[in-house]
Amino acid sequence: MIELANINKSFGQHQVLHEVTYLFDSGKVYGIVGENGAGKTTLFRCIAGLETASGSLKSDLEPLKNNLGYLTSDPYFLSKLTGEEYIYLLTDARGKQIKNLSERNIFELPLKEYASAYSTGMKKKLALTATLLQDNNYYILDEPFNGIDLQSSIILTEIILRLKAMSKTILISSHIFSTLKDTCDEILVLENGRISKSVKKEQFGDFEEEMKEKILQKDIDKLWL
Ligand SMILES: Nc1ncnc2c1ncn2[C@@H]1O[C@H](COP(=O)(O)OP(=O)(O)OP(=O)(O)O)[C@@H](O)[C@H]1O
Repeated sequence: MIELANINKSFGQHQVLHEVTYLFDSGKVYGIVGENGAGKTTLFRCIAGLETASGSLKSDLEPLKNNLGYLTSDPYFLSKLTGEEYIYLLTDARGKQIKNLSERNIFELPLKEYASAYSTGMKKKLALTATLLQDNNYYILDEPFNGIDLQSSIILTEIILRLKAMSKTILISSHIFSTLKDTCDEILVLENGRISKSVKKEQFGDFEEEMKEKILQKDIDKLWL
């Protein structure tokens, strides 16, 4: 469980998050959607403790950051660090001994090579593997499906469903509705830093239709004037 109450975050004069309040239950997957710049990553960074914010943040396992696997939208790796070293660095930090890493390398990454030289999708899969091997209780996955191949996205969908069955709390942001439909119990809409709507699984179909109608009201024809 992660409970947010009245989270406000500003960068200088620009208030990005406004009174964000929500209770994220264990064993549930939450999708966070919103236009570019709505504040999804900022919200994730606040939950992860990477940004200071006002308001309160509670979890059933404290400190939250020690039990959180945060997959950023654009994972960054220090040069001269192999994939394998990166995984050991993260798992050691949690006191986990990883045996038979080569067998647990489900994305078949070249773990002896420098992670900084990996492709975008491979970097994402490496960061994901490390956070899964850490065995966290909370997961924040910022655009996890972006840039990964079809096979990996099928595996990732299954992983998310398995984490949910293990009673983990999972927050995912995505701009691809189908990935959320397959995995989420609930979708929250973030609009200019405010949660404007929460949609339960039973209403996903109506929500998708509503979104399409709203978006297609924008006059695309203007492009060809
Ligand atoms: N470190 C920062 N300094 C100043 N402004 C920032 C900073 N980080 C984010 N912002 C601003 O906060 C707003 C929200 O950004 P954020 O990255 O959280 O949006 P997002 O919903 O994740 O967008 P996207 O879908 O494009 O990834 C934007 O206006 C952005 O410019």
